[in-house]
Amino acid sequence: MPGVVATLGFFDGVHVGHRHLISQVKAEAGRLGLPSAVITFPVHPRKVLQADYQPKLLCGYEEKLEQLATTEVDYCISLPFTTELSRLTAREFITDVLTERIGVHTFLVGYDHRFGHNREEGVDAYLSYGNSVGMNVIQATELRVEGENVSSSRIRRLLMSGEILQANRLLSYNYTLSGKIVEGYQVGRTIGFPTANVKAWEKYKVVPLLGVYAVRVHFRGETHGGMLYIGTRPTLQNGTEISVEVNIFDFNEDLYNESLTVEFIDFIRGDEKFGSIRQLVEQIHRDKENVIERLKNG
Ligand SMILES: Cc1cc2nc3c(=O)[nH]c(=O)nc-3n(C[C@H](O)[C@H](O)[C@H](O)COP(=O)(O)O)c2cc1C
Ligand SMILES: Nc1ncnc2c1ncn2[C@@H]1O[C@H](COP(=O)(O)OP(=O)(O)O)[C@@H](O)[C@H]1O
Repeated sequence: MPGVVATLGFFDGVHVGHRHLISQVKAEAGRLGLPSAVITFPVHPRKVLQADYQPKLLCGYEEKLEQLATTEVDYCISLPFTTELSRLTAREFITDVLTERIGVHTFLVGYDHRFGHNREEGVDAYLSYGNSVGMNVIQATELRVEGENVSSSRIRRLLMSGEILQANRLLSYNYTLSGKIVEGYQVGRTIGFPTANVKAWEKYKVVPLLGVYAVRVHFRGETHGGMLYIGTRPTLQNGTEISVEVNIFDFNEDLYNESLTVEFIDFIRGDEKFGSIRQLVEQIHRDKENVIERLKNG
């Protein structure tokens, strides 16, 4: 049986570490003249085992598939994680799922990846189980960036502390939030900065640190520069929920109910409470200058 060269994982964010692993899958597939594949789970495995567990994520499933497509891996195989699957030992997973169900010829294991019931065993066991059914198992190498390891949780922390440049670098693309434009408090237009309030489609995506960001805004097939505010509007004191709102440059039309994507370019400043609306507006003018300057430099 010819089969595929594959790897397995949740791949949240499809960051440079994931891409390094997938490039090893593709290289091995090229050497063997076989197709390459990524096997991934549509829902986080821990969520399946523990219904109330919902981690903040770097991407939803659709976006993950789009990012995986950019790696040019030949196939993306969706493997629903179930309680039955969670009970399989590593040996059963290798023989029943990888070999028989999916037809894996060569399997690359991420440098620290563990699977099988309670993740009890390690790569030596996988090698020997693979061997017994004629499946090659290769341990992939780790990618370190400036001496540090790359992980989805590290990128989540970077976003939550406003370190956008660093997060984008480890993702290999600019972090985004997408959603539908909903009505806000109708205050924006009265201060000269209307803002489109974004209700995220993917409610589990990480929302970066509260504050102001330089962004590119994508909607109606167009791209505009813009400044994004994430915060509780402490100056206006009109509620405590967090709004995600963007003032789009060179634009003046109704956007309600349309969808939009903001691409984070850089962090400008934190959320602040100003003594008056006049001071807030003065600051937003300065923010605009800073954002325009920032967007000029790429
Ligand atoms: C670039 C930008 C920065 C902002 N910074 C702050 C801020 O630091 N503190 C604050 O209370 N409100 C800030 N605002 C939010 C305004 O209060 C906001 O535009 C207002 O809530 C209008 O909301 P609306 O769209 O719901 O009418 C900022 C808005 C923009 C566009
Ligand atoms: N340059 C712009 N940036 C963002 N939204 C704009 C812009 N021009 C017009 N709009 C429209 O105005 C609305 C925002 O006005 P605003 O007074 O802030 O109301 P709301 O509180 O409902 O967000 C947006 O949802 C959009 O439909």
